[in-house]
Amino acid sequence: MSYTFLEYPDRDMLAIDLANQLAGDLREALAHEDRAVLAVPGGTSPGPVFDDLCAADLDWSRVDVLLTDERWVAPDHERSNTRLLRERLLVDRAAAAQLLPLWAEGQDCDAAAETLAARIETELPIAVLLLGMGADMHTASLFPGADRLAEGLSARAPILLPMRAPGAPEPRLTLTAPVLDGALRKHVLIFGEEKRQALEAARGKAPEDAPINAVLDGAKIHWAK
Ligand SMILES: O=C(O)[C@H](O)[C@@H](O)[C@H](O)[C@H](O)COP(=O)(O)O
Repeated sequence: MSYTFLEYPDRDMLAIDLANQLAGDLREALAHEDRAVLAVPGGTSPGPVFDDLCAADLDWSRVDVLLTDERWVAPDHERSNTRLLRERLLVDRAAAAQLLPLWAEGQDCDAAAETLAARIETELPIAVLLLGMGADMHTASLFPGADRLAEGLSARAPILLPMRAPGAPEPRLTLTAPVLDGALRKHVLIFGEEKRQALEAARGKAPEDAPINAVLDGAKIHWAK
């Protein structure tokens, strides 16, 4: 397994540069295909990248935006990743993109998984992937100790799985490892010393203990203090 580690002078520079790289990747994908899937994480780290990326000059009407995972809360909840996308990515030029939902009103995440996956399946593979990572080495909602982690890491995993984990305050719906790892262009965004050390500590560990290892091969890791 090999990846590239890119260190930036500060978080603002990282956000600008990474947004440019993602936009470049999308343009490249759209030069070869009619449509391209951009999969992005929620959480706190990607907001500044979205603020820059949303203004990128590319044909957003041919882009499908997909979350890597969603917290099962209503889309107006402050912890909703869908809300983050609507407020910070699907604005400006990127408002022309289409959102592939990871949320279904009135259903629990177990019931919604199959229907939402059927819609996503027709658009795969992911052309451009951005992932986050937690200090516990989780990525998307593939958490160490999660109830269905083994299924989510399996080569035969379905596209989406509900996931409950001690480290996650609410049930989650997550893309599984084969879907994430199968992305054509992969980026991981991490900030701070704690996460850099976690990434180093992940070396050589099994994905059950360090789920990030399931998706790192060929990825570019973007890091700033
Ligand atoms: O919904 C989520 O929480 C995510 O998609 C998750 O995988 C996230 O990327 C990491 O937990 C890092 O989160 P931060 O960027 O907030 O540290």
